[in-house]
Amino acid sequence: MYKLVMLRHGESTWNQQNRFTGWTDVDLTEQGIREARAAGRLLKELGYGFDLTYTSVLKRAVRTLWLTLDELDAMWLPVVHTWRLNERHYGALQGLNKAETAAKYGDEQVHIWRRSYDIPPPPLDESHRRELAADPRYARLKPEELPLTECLKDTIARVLPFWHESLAPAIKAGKRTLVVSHGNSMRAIMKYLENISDQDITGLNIPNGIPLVYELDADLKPLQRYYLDAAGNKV
Ligand SMILES: O=C(O)[C@@H](CO)OP(=O)(O)O
Repeated sequence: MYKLVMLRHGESTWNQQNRFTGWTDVDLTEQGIREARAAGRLLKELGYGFDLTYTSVLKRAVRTLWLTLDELDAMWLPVVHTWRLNERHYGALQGLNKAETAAKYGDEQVHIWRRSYDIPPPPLDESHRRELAADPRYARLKPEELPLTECLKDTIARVLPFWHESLAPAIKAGKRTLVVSHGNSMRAIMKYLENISDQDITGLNIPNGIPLVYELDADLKPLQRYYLDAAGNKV
């Protein structure tokens, strides 16, 4: 039996301000820092150890991983960064307030943009692709890999190569892996692992800073999945 631990980053400044975030590189709030440290302490108390860790190229996830590793007294562990674990790109909604957008376009439209499987938010214009291409962390991506917006289906399509080429082989090689990422890149992996339908995935929300554990069989099929609450219970 293999174990995979995943963690959504702690609260970010734009979570706090209720703004669509996507690929915007905002940092953690004080609460987010506390959440990340608490996750690390909890994993340590429960005896979790890791061989290899993964995160995105966005600082809210990177810092969450650093703080988690600090609490685990394991800052020496290898960290693999990949853009494929980035949050879903939110297109032209990035930066807008979610409540104000709902007041303008209606709750139903905003729910579609936030949670539908295959309807992307309005795209940013082509100049955004040039901005991304000029950013060293994205410089090696092909033009068609640089998104102007994404629906969850698009996010899944760019997360899955990471699963197949990096994470799954590492787990099968016996590495104890920790993945610190974002709500929608985690939903992408969960949808794939559990074969969740396009309809049911719309109702799956992931809390900030709460470790999620998968127990996987030899073929990496989930045997069990649970969150670890603050008291260390499996919930
Ligand atoms: O703003 C975002 O990028 C994400 C995660 O915070 O929001 P949502 O819950 O709408 O997917």
